[in-house]
Amino acid sequence: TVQQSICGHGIPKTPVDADATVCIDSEISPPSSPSAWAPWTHIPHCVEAEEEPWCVYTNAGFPRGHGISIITTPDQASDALNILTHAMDKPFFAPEKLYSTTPYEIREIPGKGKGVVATQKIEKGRALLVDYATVLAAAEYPADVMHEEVRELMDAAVDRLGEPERVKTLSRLGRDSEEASEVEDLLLTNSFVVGVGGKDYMGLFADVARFNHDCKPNAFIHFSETTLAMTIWVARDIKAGEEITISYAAAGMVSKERQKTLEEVWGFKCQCTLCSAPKDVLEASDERRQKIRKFQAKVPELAQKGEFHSALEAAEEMFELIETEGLTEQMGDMYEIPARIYYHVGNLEKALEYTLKVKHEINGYGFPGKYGEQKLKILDGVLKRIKSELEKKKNLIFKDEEEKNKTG
Ligand SMILES: C[S@@+](CC[C@H](N)C(=O)[O-])C[C@H]1O[C@@H](n2cnc3c(N)ncnc32)[C@H](O)[C@@H]1O
Repeated sequence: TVQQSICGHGIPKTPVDADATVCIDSEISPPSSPSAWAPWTHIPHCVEAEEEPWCVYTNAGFPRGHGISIITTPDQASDALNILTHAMDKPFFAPEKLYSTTPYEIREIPGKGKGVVATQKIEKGRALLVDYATVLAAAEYPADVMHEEVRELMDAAVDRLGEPERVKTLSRLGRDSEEASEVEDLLLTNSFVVGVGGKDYMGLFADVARFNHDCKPNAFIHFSETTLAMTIWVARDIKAGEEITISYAAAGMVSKERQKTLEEVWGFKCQCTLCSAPKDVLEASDERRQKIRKFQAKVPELAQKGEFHSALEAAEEMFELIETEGLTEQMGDMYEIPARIYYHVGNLEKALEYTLKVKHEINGYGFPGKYGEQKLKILDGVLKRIKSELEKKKNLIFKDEEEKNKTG
């Protein structure tokens, strides 16, 4: 076990070697005292900033020899360190629903570079892959850290990995070299924003990075802060030969917003089926997504005003639209509101149906993490209560009918 304390430029102190860490200036830890560095395998490479330095922390071997580098401040590194230590205790978590052999391959996709294509029928609800972060770079860096210094850290972050080629062979948009270095271009082309310890990071997941974007994707990503892993889940059945896609943009955006995000943040013009569809198809989809957005605000508003029946009508209509747009799996968190209202108005059957959907949504991710586990416990309590109330209700109805039969 590694203590959480940090010294010097973020080198963790360990119980074995508590004082021997601050001033070691060799690039790589001497094999005789690896515990002094654990879990980092290299001395953190830092640039000075006004408040605190900005460093790259690397474990070249975790997991499965790939390596992970984190670019952040020593304070933030200590949060990441906790998570990493925890993740290293459980070196590979595989959700039960994970395919044991890869059911897809990487192929050239016209207009999109490489992409991922199913080699067999893939079922909805299964997990396709679990991919640990390879590089995590804090999204905001201090104002006095120069752009060139950030590039220097990014280069070190990739070079120090156990398998730097895994990253270096990923696609690049080829931004002007004056504006972005090769590694920066790689990170910008392939990273997703993820939250770790309340901060936003650009996360590079080398296997996930091969999946192209689609505005109506057939799979979706879920990042776990407890394992630093990204899982790809299957949102609907996929046929052999079909491309497997995820969404890079938030669910529910209309076409113009999606295209703007994809061009400005990701730097490409979307060529997905929906974006290339005839105008009327795109307009109909936009109209549905606009309505979904309105309902997302309206349902809780109506519930707050005590207009429960209107709130439920709106919620049912919203879920129908979500289903038509193929966004059900991405918007599962919306089930909680109708679950609560149905319970409140005494419709226990519907309350049970929606509470089970909330549970399925959390459980679906296979490994819910600390908050997910707490939430699951609470949900199990709620489900027990609803089921026992339903039982009582059924018994009452049964007794009522018996009475009626007797008197009749
Ligand atoms: C994370 S990578 C995806 C894999 C990449 N196609 C490859 O060859 O490795 C993101 C890049 O893929 C391309 N891409 C992804 N989705 C696309 C789409 N819907 N339309 C056009 N290009 C897309 C863009 O060039 C984008 O910068």
